[in-house]
Amino acid sequence: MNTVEKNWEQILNKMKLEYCSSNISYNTWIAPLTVYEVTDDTVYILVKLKASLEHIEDKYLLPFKVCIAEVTGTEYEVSFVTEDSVIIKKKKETTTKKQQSNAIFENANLNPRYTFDTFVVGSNNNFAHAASLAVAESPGEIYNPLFLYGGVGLGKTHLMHSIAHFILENDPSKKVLYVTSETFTNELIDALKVGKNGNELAMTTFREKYRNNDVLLIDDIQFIIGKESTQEEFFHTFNHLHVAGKQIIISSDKPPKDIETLEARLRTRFEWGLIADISSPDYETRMAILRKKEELDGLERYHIPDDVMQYIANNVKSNIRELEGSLNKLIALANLEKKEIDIPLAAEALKDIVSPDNNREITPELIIDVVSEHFNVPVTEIKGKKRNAEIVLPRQIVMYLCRCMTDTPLKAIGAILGGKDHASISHGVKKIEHDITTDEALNNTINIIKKKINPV
Ligand SMILES: Nc1ncnc2c1ncn2[C@@H]1O[C@H](COP(=O)(O)OP(=O)(O)OP(=O)(O)O)[C@@H](O)[C@H]1O
Repeated sequence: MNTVEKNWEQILNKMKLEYCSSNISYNTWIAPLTVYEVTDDTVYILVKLKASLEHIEDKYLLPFKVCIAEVTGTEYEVSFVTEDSVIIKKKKETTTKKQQSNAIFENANLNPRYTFDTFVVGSNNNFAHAASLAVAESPGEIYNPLFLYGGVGLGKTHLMHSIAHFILENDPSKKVLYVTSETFTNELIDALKVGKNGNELAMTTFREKYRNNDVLLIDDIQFIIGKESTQEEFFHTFNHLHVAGKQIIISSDKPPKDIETLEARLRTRFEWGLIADISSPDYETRMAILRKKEELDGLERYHIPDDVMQYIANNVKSNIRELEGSLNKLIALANLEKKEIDIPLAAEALKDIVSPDNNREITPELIIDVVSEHFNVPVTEIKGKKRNAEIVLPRQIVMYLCRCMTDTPLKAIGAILGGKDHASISHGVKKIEHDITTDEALNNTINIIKKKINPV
């Protein structure tokens, strides 16, 4: 309890003796007042009756300042608050706090859905989960680096974001940065380019961004491979952070020993800490993930029958992204076609999604799906007519990749892309063909997308 609250009786008594003309005025205006909050410089006094606020402010503000100063020996500002304003203030405080923490998570590039709470632990990932939690609890202290690896869509990114969320929730002052190795590489390419034009600050800014962190998370490190300058820069970033006891978390589709084009000095460093793998989920885990998604997305209202959930879990085995995609597709079909959710509808939903990953055929549809996910632009937008840059670039990349990775004629590509004519497709293909010769970052991005489409 602070000195104002401790001496409140005495302060009120002083007010009564020195500033109230009668017992009635004291009992009416002063006696019901209580201390709401005391900050370093202000005493907030709670006025129960809203109607009396104006009168109290007019008549007693200065007297309160004087009495509080005389009794406690400290000068405070005085502010009268009502219950309504307290509720509004509290709401504002929680909203601001929420906005601040959202901003912190956004600055670290984190997906708010990817937390430990939403991660289902099963036999396929329990070691990776335990290691991630241990690192989140003591960053930089036990397993450094933490190297997570596993096949496509098995939860590596989800676990990395969970670690970052956990650390920031415990200590929002920690500097945490999540990036993909593609972003790291492209930003390095840009910094080197600007640097060549005489702007030395560009490299300093780049290095500060990556080295000035308590926790650095680099996703999909396999895409950094085979690029000497990037590996060199990443090597120095790694050393800088590691020597300073800062936590590094890396993900990849393979363990370090199997990443052939990784420089030996990086490979040994990646093996310094702990390597944890995530494998394909078993049936129980797949069911638990489907139920978790049902709960998180509020899908209970669709009353999806058990046998439908079991059908999906039985048929989508090796990629959790596809597992989730199947459920999304099922709900979309049920909504759009106003059909009952049953096994035939689930079979229809699965037919577009499930593919034996390794020898899947490269089709324009596959290219569109991968590009859509890479840029986080919906397929409908890629096939649509909008002309904004965030959509035009992925669309032109689709045109280019369909041309060089499939035998589809330009006219057919146009038809698949929502009825575009031959000339627009030809223009899009030529544009990308030209741009990759001058824009190294774009070239890097397209190479990564190609590897995602055809990993072998
Ligand atoms: N154990 C899990 N519990 C709940 N959701 C999961 C789990 N594992 C993966 N997911 C979900 O599956 C989707 C794909 O996961 P994520 O992006 O983390 O995979 P990834 O291994 O990083 O894939 P990629 O190799 O493509 O980078 C995400 O929506 C994620 O939330």
